[in-house]
Amino acid sequence: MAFDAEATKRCSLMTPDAMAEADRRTIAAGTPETTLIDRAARASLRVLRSEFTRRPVTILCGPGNNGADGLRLGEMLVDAGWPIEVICLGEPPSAERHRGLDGRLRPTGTFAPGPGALVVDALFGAGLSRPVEGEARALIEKLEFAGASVLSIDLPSGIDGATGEVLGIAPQADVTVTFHRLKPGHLLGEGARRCGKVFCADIGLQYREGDASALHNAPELWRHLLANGARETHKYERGHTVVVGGPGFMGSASRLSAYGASVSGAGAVTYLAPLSSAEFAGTVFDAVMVRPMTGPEALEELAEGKASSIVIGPGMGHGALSRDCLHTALASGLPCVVDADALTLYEDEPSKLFSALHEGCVLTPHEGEFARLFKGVEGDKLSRAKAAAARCGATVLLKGSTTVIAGDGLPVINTNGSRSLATAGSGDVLAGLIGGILAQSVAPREAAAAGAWIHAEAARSAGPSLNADRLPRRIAGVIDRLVS
Ligand SMILES: NC(=O)C1=CN([C@@H]2O[C@H](COP(=O)(O)OP(=O)(O)OC[C@H]3O[C@@H](n4cnc5c(N)ncnc54)[C@H](O)[C@@H]3O)[C@@H](O)[C@H]2O)[C@@H](O)CC1
Ligand SMILES: Nc1ncnc2c1ncn2[C@@H]1O[C@H](COP(=O)(O)OP(=O)(O)O)[C@@H](O)[C@H]1O
Ligand SMILES: [K+]
Repeated sequence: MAFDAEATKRCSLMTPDAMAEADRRTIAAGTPETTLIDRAARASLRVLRSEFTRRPVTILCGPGNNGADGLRLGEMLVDAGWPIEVICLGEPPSAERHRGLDGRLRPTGTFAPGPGALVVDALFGAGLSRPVEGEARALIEKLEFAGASVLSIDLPSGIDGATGEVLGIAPQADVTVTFHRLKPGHLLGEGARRCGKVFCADIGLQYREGDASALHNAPELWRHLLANGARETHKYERGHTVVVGGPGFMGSASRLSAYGASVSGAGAVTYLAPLSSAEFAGTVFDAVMVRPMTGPEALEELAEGKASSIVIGPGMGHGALSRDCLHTALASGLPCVVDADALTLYEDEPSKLFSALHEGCVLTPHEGEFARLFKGVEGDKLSRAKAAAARCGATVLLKGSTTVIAGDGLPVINTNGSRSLATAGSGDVLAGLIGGILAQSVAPREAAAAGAWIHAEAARSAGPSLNADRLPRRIAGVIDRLVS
């Protein structure tokens, strides 16, 4: 089962190129470019007035349509009686087209923003094509220590809308107003940090199938997939996750995964571990079933029987039994979450792991595991996750403050994470949660997206004291609210 089709349109992220194409299409269909600029400026004005009180405004305008939006906004601010000045890169605008700015144009050398001022950054947006240098760079450098507020139109100038990377230099905006759809660069890397509060305004562009390059994760995409089969009476028809545990003291990570799976909505969770940790697990688990194993046959038996997904890796260790279990898990063909030790077992010969993976697998590396497993895969986070998924033939969920999921279909960017998630064991809980959602017949990319959002949402309102022990209870609350 897939993402909701209408939500997919709403959650689409478009590259600058796709946005320029949508722009051209709309103009070709009869909307003049000046009308689009007018709408973009009006939307910027609305945001500016809602976010800032009246104060002196300096508008920095570039040579393209980002600058044209800035010029038009300037005229609107003059009409509204705001004190403004306009600084243009290169050729000044034609006096005929911008009579409203008479007497407000200043040379670039005069730019000296004060602490109480508002600077509108309309230098470059979607058309940024090379690193920012020279006069433009000097203007942005002056912003760094000025203490002025910054409203960026479309993107902070210098942020690559496709990747979130800084090309040369980019200001730190307080507010960014963009149009039609967000771009990946609003959500990734430095882009996510520099945009400040982001507003997206409708300016009457048509959405077309194929416009999107990625999706911004949100419950409306996958909420309908949760609690599937809730009307079934039998626990195993609601999905049965097997969490493979590690030996002795290493068992705690896999127990956290089992807790994550047990609040996922799956009907049953079995914790399968070597005797040394199964015995202890039996004394702490109630709802989770515990089975000891001496060899991979125990996993094989469950996989051929009632299991509908497997979580393997957290606290598993790198011993011979771990290798055997990993092979058994992957050979079963069941949906599998491959995390932690299962990712690093084959770091010296990753092709061995990749050839055993199948399209029902979800790999959940953090940056360190990713670098070891996908050597030579470089670039922005979105490109890396996509390249890794293509290389290994499975879904890859690359963790971090922004999490990117790439697999079958458009990649998904998850942004509701907070620092309180950066606590030992929270990734183990996530692996279990995704395993539990996979067990409910949700496709891998969809299960990973749902798991990442729910996991982050559970921590969102938490303070720094949140630990992984308390995360499952919060996850349960989030899921119950989503499906009620
Ligand atoms: N749907 C849309 O795409 C719409 C776009 N609009 C605005 O139009 C913008 C895109 O306009 P453009 O395509 O004209 O592009 P931009 O205005 O973002 O920039 C392109 C111009 O900047 C120059 N340039 C690029 N990188 C530079 C650098 N590093 N140093 C110096 N000069 C550089 C280019 O040579 C070109 O002249 C959007 O960001 C948005 O603000 C709105 O007006 C209306 C609708
Ligand atoms: N600064 C952060 N902001 C938001 N989420 C974060 C941040 N740091 C880590 N996370 C999330 O916390 C989890 C940590 O997982 P992981 O690194 O595997 O930790 P562990 O191995 O201790 O469980 C991941 O889901 C990751 O996306
Ligand atoms: K800009």
